[in-house]
Amino acid sequence: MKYDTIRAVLWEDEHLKLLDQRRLPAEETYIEYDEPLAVAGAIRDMVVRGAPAIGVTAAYGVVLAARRRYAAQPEGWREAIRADFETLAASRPTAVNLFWALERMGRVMDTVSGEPVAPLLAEAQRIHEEDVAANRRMGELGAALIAAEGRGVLTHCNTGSLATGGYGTALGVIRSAFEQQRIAQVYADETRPWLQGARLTAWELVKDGIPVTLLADGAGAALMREGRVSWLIVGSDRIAANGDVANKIGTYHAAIAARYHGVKVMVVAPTSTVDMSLPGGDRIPIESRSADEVLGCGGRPVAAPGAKAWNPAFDVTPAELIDAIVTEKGVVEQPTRAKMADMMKKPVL
Ligand SMILES: CSC[C@@H](O)[C@@H](O)C(=O)COP(=O)(O)O
Repeated sequence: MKYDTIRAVLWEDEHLKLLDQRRLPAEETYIEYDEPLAVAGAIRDMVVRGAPAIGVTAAYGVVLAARRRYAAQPEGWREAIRADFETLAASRPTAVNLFWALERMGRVMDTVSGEPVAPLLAEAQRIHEEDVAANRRMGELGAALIAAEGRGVLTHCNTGSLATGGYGTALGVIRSAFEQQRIAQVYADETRPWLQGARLTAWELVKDGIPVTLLADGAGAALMREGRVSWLIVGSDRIAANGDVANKIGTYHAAIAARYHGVKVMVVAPTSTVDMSLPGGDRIPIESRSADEVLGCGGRPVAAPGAKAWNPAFDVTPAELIDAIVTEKGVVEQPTRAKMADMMKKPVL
């Protein structure tokens, strides 16, 4: 299918395979996993990253856990597997898709009697397929919001096939809108410190033949001032009940610049990213990562020895700065608590 050639997470030959995103774009290497501790390590160390991809990976991690635990203890596997759920849940704190996927797998586990691997694998594959379908739907809904004037859009981090089951959230909208000739040019923030934009988004777009121009994260406001972009389009790791959005560090900063310059802000995320249990964004746990990521670049130290660094991986953009949240259930314009609750009650379109 057009623009859908990359798969970061694969279940093949009874194994989980993850495309090692730390090595892209220089190397395309898949690592094979057969036990949950290593899967949790892969999420923590960002072999795989991006909220929906983390959820899909954790679901396959549960399949691997069940296979090992059931083979070792056909009677006591349910007790034993709890430790694996805890290890997977402790891998990264912000993307709620991880906890959502573990809960879904837990519900299937509660209903199985006998051999658990087949039903758990079926559920993990459903989670994976549903994510791709949600992305396709969001692609259509989000693209329809973009006027057919062929201007540029700005995106932050990587929200494409690499960050999801396939196709992408914000990058899915960009793919669909490009196909409909609504977008002529994609500007991508390089996304320090991990360079998801420079390494991953640019790699995906170049592969698809979609024109991409990288900019330093601090250049976004100047780009907007020149009138080069009509929308800032981003994904999310967790959306609170009032529409506040946690996403890659730098999103908040870009959204403030967008409001000042009359550039609209679109957040694209499946409902598996919405956490209705949190009233507002101030309750979203924000992952703090190693100072070394900021003190260096590409694994090489660059900062003055002795300097410290602050490295929150995500920030929260308040709902009032967001023009539209696009999910597979529909579009919420100028999000409020009531509009979010209504959208969540809808069936998938
Ligand atoms: C579809 S991806 C949405 C978000 O997960 C993405 O924008 C992001 O912030 C990813 O952060 P990462 O630290 O690379 O996992």
